[in-house]
Amino acid sequence: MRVAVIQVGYGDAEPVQERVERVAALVREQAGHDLAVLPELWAPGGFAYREWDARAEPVDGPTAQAMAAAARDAGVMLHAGSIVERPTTGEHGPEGRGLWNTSLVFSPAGELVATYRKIHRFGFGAGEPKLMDAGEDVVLVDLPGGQGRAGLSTCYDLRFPELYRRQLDAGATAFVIPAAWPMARVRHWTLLAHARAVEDQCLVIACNTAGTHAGTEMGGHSQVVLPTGEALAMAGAEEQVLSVDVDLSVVSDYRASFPVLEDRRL
Ligand SMILES: NC(=O)CCC(=O)C(=O)O
Repeated sequence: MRVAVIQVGYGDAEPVQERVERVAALVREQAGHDLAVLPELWAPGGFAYREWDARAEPVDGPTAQAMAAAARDAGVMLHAGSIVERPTTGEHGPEGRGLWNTSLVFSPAGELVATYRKIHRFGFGAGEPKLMDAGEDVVLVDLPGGQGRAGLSTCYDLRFPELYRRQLDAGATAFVIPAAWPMARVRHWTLLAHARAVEDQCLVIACNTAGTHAGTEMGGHSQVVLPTGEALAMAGAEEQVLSVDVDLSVVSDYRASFPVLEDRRL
């Protein structure tokens, strides 16, 4: 499986519509890959809390349509990162916010094949918990070419290992994790991505954001980590595309040769 991890960098000066067009072009450049991955909330701005309400859209809104077309043109499965989702139905969660941080996954034909609403909201009473409802569902998608199943999660979710155990128990062999993780805690980002790969013996494909927006410097360091704990690829702090070939048999081979998961006591 050939994977492109598109570490998008952006700042406040770039209008959202221009960013969507620029990122769609970046996705089209990934023709020849099987899977391309974008970061969390790259269009509305990961920390641009004040803009989220105005930039919210449904899962078939303008960003989704642009990403569906780009996936189709490139012929890649696309994890399009996340949007601020406002359903057209007027749906609200238990806390009545009516917005979710929702990831979108498109097939190479441009069909929306999965959505995942971020379960753990970042902000400690401000930011996401104040503005968004929490997702409730564990979501997995089939990887291209029958290469296993990927559990979906988003950024702050990475701090909660029990989510990944649930994905593992549902059959995950990989985790795909878009993020808007700041530079101030980038060591946590790299450490926790490695931890999830090793403790769950899964491939981790983690796509962070670069640049500075809403006063927050993003950490970059997107990474693809094997279950052995070896990083196949690691980005720097700037906008960058990682292109990586992975044979997913590494997961079953390593689980067989070092069967630590069989020693779990539930
Ligand atoms: N967007 C996020 O979820 C940020 C998470 C973060 O900054 C952290 O966990 O630290």
